[in-house]
Amino acid sequence: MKIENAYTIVTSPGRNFVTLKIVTDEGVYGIGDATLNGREMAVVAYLDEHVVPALIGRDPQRIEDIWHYLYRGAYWRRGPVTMSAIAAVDLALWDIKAKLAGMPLYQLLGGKSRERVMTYAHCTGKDIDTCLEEVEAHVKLGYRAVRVQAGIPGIATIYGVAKREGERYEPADSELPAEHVWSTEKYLNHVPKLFAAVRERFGDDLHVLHDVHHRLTPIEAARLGKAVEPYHLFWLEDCVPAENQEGFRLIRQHTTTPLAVGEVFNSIHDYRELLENQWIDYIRTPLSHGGGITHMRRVADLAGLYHVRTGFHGPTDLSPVCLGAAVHFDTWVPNFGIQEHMSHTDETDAVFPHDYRFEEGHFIVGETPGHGVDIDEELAKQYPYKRASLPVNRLEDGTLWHW
Ligand SMILES: O=C(O)C(=O)C[C@H](O)[C@H](O)CO
Ligand SMILES: [Mg+2]
Repeated sequence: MKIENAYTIVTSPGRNFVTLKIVTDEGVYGIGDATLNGREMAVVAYLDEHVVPALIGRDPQRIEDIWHYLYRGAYWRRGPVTMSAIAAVDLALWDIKAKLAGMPLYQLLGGKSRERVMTYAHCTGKDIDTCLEEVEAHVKLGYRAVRVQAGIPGIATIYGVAKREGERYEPADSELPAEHVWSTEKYLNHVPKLFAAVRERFGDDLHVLHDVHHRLTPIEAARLGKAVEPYHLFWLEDCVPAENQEGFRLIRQHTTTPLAVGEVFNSIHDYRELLENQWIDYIRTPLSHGGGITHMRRVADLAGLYHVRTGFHGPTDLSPVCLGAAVHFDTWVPNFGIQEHMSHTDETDAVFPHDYRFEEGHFIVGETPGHGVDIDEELAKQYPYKRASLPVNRLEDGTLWHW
């Protein structure tokens, strides 16, 4: 069997998605998600110019060999563009292999470790009260876990909060980067009040998560972790930029609040110090940015040695292809923790028909051979690419800060 054709499909049904389709000479095809929010066309160029020509004629069943061919063979290793491109190939090849076997992907990985996959939703609001209303609405939808982000008095726009009531939160919301202003002190003074209010209204059972989006220093993160301990968060996410892994030693020494890291990581090497020192509790890299299933199962296995569980990234900027593959992975992986879920628009769901389904705060994996997600190429053509950028963040004095 040979790879006969491969091509990228860019579509924007509400937001941009990049999909790689790999077609074999026996007519079986697979698809992979190659979306890298705000840098979509860099991955398209990488795939079209450097990867696709080298795939034609190869045996699609040799997933491991193709992975190393693309990783070692490029000479230029790692990085989000390279690892997203490799991931797209890897996801498409696993899709093909599972279709050939006539099995849903989770069966090839080793079968079910659980019946359903717990997921968390995003709850945001301009202030604590509107945020609590959002939490209430999500609890009614059946969610057992929610990520809570509220506006901060004195800060005009804040990460994770929709611009207008009732709207979805979408970070890549302008053609060129919007500029946000940030105050660590205002944030640190306000956030514990939010979680006190959540616990007071919803009690102890609801899982509650929070994303700091890389905005603190280690000592500030330690202060926040301690301050929210009485509200026993499921996790505190990306509390500092994680290039300096040693910074987590300090945070860990000060707080028992569980820590999640890694949505911007793309390699097992990004995690090594964090895992070996047991400084974190959850790994976040999605399959589509971390070299696909072939690489992320190695990361998950390494994490498992240190009691660290998975909590894969799942915002709208990962396509249903990534989410569908993740639901298979989550159904199988022994050290599963939780799966992020931001609902896609109806337009997106129509472009990407899928068989995973949501039930009482969980995803249920489908039984279709492959990863269970397809793309309607004709419909995709109706939504042309629109440049969209993530914002930048500045301190009140104008200093460019972490976003
Ligand atoms: O979902 C999350 O936890 C995020 O932090 C979302 C990111 O801001 C988003 O994916 C950036 O593209
Ligand atoms: Mg995040």
